[in-house]
Amino acid sequence: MTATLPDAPPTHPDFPAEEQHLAGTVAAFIRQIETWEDRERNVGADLETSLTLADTAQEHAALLSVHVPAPYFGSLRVRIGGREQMLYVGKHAFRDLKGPHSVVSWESDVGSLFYSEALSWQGKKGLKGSIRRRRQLDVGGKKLHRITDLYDDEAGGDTGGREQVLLQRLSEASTAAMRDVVETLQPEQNEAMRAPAGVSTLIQGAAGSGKTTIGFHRLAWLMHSDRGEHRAAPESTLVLMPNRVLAAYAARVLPGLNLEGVTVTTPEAWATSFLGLEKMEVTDRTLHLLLTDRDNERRKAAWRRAKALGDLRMLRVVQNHLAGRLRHNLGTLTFQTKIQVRGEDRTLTLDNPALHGLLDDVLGRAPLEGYRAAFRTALEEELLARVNLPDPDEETQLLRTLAADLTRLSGRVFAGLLPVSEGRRIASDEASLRAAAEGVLDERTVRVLLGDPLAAVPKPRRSFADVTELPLMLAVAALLDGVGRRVGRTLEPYSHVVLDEAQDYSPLLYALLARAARPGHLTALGDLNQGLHGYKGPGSWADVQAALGGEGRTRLMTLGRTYRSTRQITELGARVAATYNRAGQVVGVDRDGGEVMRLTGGDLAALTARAVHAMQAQGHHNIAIVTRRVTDAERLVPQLQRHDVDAHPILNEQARYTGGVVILPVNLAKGLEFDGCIVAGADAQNYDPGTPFESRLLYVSASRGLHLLALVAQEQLHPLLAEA
Ligand SMILES: Nc1ncnc2c1ncn2[C@@H]1O[C@H](COP(=O)(O)OP(=O)(O)OP(=O)(O)O)[C@@H](O)[C@H]1O
Repeated sequence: MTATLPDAPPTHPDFPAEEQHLAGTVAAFIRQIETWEDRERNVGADLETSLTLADTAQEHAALLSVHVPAPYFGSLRVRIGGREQMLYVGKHAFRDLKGPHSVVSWESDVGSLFYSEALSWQGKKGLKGSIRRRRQLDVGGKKLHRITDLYDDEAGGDTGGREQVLLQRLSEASTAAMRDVVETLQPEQNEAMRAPAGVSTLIQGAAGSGKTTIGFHRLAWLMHSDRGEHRAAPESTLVLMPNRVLAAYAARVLPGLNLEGVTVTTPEAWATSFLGLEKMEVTDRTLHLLLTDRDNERRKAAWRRAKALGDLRMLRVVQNHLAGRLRHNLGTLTFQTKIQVRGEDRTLTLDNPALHGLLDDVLGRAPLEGYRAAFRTALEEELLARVNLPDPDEETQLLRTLAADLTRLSGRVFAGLLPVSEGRRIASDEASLRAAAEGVLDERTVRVLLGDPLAAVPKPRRSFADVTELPLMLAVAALLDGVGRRVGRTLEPYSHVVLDEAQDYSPLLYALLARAARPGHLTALGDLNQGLHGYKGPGSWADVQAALGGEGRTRLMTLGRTYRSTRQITELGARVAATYNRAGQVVGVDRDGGEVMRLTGGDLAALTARAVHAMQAQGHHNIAIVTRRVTDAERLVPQLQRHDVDAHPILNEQARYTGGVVILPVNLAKGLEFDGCIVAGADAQNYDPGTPFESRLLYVSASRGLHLLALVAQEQLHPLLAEA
């Protein structure tokens, strides 16, 4: 069914009344802004207080003024405690002290009622409330454009209006930045976004189900004061996305959601920066092999080794390895020093068994602050206990006296342990690996780790770290000195961490990121079907749950609908995905669009250019040509120019997507979307039908278009893409 929109918007009987309410709200906003801006009123007891008051007022005024053109987008008629009330829902809360023009914010608990399908709720004071009507108000430029009732109990309940509004929004042209969807969040998305704060949440959803979008909205929701102790703050929040192109694209949604200050980066950039390895080149030699080598045995071996390196059990292996090194370093050392306590000379001694006892205790606890700090604390506590001073000041004084000796001891115990060298040693030195893997890894896994399937893949000339070894290096750093957000010289936990494309993070990395955030403050959004980087990802969500402390400490949710594409594109994508994922059900929003274009039998550049021109002729602006490899894209650029198409190449992570016609390889297209998408070289030569990994690539390529999809092949199309 194709939905039609109400044609003459002002025919709604409530239009005049709603127009009047809107005018009243705009006036109330402006009055409030003027009050805040009136410096005369912000007079404090002294100059400094006056200036602070004025600054705060200016800030409030600036925040509110952005919302004057559209103070709200929906309303609710509710009944609570025997009284009917109207609530207007907008992007910014506003309290009208003198009239009926208050606005509740979408992230508040009350705001949730607008999106959910629930018809009643329990109010804070224990009163039961019921929803009488939900209404979408299309407001822009201080004008009311359309009223759509979503639910109205006087008109028989659900009106189908929510779907109409959604379809209209989805049929709009794309932009070069991710959008906020605050006005049209769907019930299942609302539920996922508001999954209880303080419990790590995993959200599985097909391509286009709104995962990235929901991740950012969840952050905005977490910033609201209604979240209490679980409230997060933008500057202490981290969002990790798979590549820089996508990170830059998505980061543009931040201002609209009041999330300026949030760090959006890639896991590699974050890890290297945390480890102080910014100057190192980061490679993904496994991906290089998977994308370029045609030997399936070698591909399998590389895949297995990468997977083993990211296995959760590697955390234990790193623990064992460090324990061995630290115990070895401590060896036969003892601690002895002479001090004066109240004028009396004393000798303080910690013999070797005592030192080993303290170290073993620390190693057994794997404390979040790291072995080094915990060992130091343990030494200090032990020494203080032996001296037994009654006065805390004297204790502080004693510790000051002991500081240099303790630092020397700790320096010897922790000597030579660096994340890069130890991480590498575990991954490639047989004796070290075997010793640390004892009782943790089976022989087969040890052998997989000791293999070198990437021998033929070129290494960069300068120093480098591979994405598959970074989690190990991070594990060494985290266990030795903790992991988190650097604030000056200390580490603090992130108030929340969001992982997009969560299928691409190894269980080991999950375990480390969980240590970097407040307990339960991790949201991961992903699609196991799009696992292009499955070699470094989890085998299943259960693996992730295990890394995050078990099923009871995580919540797994599923988004069942996809929103991005037309029915024609979604159906084709589902056909490709069904070949490697029989269980996955994708339900697309039933939005009708143009037929999928199939262009074959001719020069690839000529056919691709024809597709571009056809899409442009239909009024589309943002068009992507997706190729299988970087080299394919490079080759096509000049050839397309001969056919009057100037495609902007995105060939590496440094490039930015700014709209228009672009050409890019599939691995960089992931997560991006375009009005029209052209899969150039959509054939069995490029996407080997016998390899599930290749089908995943094909799925990603074919699921990037919002409105139009073209499949182009010099000869025959891939068997999965042929006309049904
Ligand atoms: N409730 C909604 N209202 C309007 N548009 C929506 C809604 N939910 C999602 N969309 C749109 O659907 C598209 C897909 O969203 P998004 O990119 O967040 O999906 P995704 O699940 O992360 O996709 P992928 O797995 O391909 O990265 C975007 O254009 C987004 O704006």
